[in-house]
Amino acid sequence: MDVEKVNAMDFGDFVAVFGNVIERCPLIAAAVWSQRPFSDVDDLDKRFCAFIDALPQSGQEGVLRCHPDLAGRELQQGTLTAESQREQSAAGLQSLSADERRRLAQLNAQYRARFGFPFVLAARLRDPAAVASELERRLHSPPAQELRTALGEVKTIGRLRLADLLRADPARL
Ligand SMILES: NC(=O)N[C@H]1NC(=O)NC1=O
Repeated sequence: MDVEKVNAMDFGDFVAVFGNVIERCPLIAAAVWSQRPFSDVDDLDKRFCAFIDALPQSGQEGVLRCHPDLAGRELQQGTLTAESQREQSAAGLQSLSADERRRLAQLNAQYRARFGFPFVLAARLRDPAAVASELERRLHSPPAQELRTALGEVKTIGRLRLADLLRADPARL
């Protein structure tokens, strides 16, 4: 899909295609549509990021809370969004041993208790060992720094999803 086609989309089509660039936050795509035309994919990506950056902290935490746990109940039950399912599978989170799953569930719960939102990481760039070690490392971050790190991961997930939709090379965005 090229950017001319994106710029020609009506509101409904745009939100149907880009509504899950930010996990379970179609409102962000709805707001980004108003800013068309976009010069290229990079421009489109920047609009999603700018919207997140402009939110008050409660909104940014809300965006994080829209993310399912990594290797959580929704993965077990097959109720993830298609994008999240692909990303968690690519990270090998579907084939964890019972022990590994328990360990991640424990760490996820500790993280949520400390920060008030779920641990978010661009899973498809990692393997299960890296997910667990990042979780352990970030559990000790100061809250303000952790909020920034987590939002950075949301943006990375979004950039990769946009690249999928537009078949662009994410490294060049
Ligand atoms: N919790 C969390 O990071 N979830 C996200 N990560 C990812 O790559 N896809 C998701 O849904």
